[in-house]
Amino acid sequence: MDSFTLLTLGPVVPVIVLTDAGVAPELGAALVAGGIKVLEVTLRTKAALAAIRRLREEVPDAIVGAGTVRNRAHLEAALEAGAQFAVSPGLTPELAAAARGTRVPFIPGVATPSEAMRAEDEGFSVQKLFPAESVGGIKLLQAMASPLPELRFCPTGGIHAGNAGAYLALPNVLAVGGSWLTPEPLIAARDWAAITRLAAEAAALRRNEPHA
Ligand SMILES: O=C(O)C(=O)C[C@H](O)[C@H](O)COP(=O)(O)O
Repeated sequence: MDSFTLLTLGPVVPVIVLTDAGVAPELGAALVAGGIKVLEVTLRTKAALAAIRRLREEVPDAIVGAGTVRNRAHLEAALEAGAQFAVSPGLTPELAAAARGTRVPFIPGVATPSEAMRAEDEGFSVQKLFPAESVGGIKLLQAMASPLPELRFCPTGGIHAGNAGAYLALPNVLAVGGSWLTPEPLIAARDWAAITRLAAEAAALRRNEPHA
């Protein structure tokens, strides 16, 4: 699968922060039950790699990736844990080289036209706009569409149920990412029904076709 196909399975990619890998299977199952199956587990916590492993083993309908991949070692550890895709908040030459050597989709983060052009030069035309709301959000994506027509984006950072639909209506947006489907208080309370409801609302959002 390539990054384009992966993101068209969205339309929302939950950014999941877990401190306890033990809840990963139930959390993943709750998201999948709501219709959200492309799941990004950030490598920001010690539990992240174990969470990726548990999701791969116990939630077969999910497509599980690693977020916050900042260097070659992160990427290798994520793949070793079974990650099926990787996302980064940015891009370095080292990370680009490492990602090109793997068979899983890799989505680099960009925040400006120059970064987007550099990432495209490195071979990545599907990119994460991060942090989307802070760097210009919808207006930036609209402004980049004409000069950078071949690029497609997964905006992340500051996106929520209230603005996700407006992002998804943009022709150069394939999916959006965000943490709003998996709030820490709901995970702590193990309120899987509430997370399934948030996922179902997100899954009901539709992208503006076509994107090709
Ligand atoms: O961890 C990463 O790789 C990141 O790039 C950061 C996340 O994408 C954002 O923290 C999600 O943003 P919010 O939805 O505003 O919480």
